[in-house]
Amino acid sequence: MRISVSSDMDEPVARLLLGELRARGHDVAPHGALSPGADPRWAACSEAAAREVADGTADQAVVCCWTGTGASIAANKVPGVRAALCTDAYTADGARRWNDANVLALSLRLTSGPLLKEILDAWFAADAPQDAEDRENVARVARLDEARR
Ligand SMILES: O=C(CO)[C@H](O)[C@H](O)COP(=O)(O)O
Repeated sequence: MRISVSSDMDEPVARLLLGELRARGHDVAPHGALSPGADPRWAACSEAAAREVADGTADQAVVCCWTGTGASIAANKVPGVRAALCTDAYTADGARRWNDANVLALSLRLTSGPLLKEILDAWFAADAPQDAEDRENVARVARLDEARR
């Protein structure tokens, strides 16, 4: 899978994220503080990663900032993006299974190395929504995007 990754800070957990994704066989495109010369501001680098998902350049993205909040807000402003701020594996599983999230937002402050691996395990193991009600909710969110375009 091609995965865009952004972070506004060059923190050890962001580097660990790049390595984890590559070790899992993903093609990783770094943005922000993880890419020399790129704009490291959270609003800018989260948008850049999210736009790659929206335009199909990337399958998914992982966006990071200190709290994860700004990164998730910026990513969610890009039509077609469903970003979920996940601080644990259960939330990551639900974000994929129920919300069809296509962008994972992480807090650099809260996410330890072991927790990062748990979150990624859950994120990649879960299927997109199978249940009709979940699909209808996701379709309804897509209609919100259409209304904003
Ligand atoms: O968590 C964040 C945004 O939600 C940022 O990482 C935090 O605000 C720090 O940014 P800066 O170094 O530009 O002050």
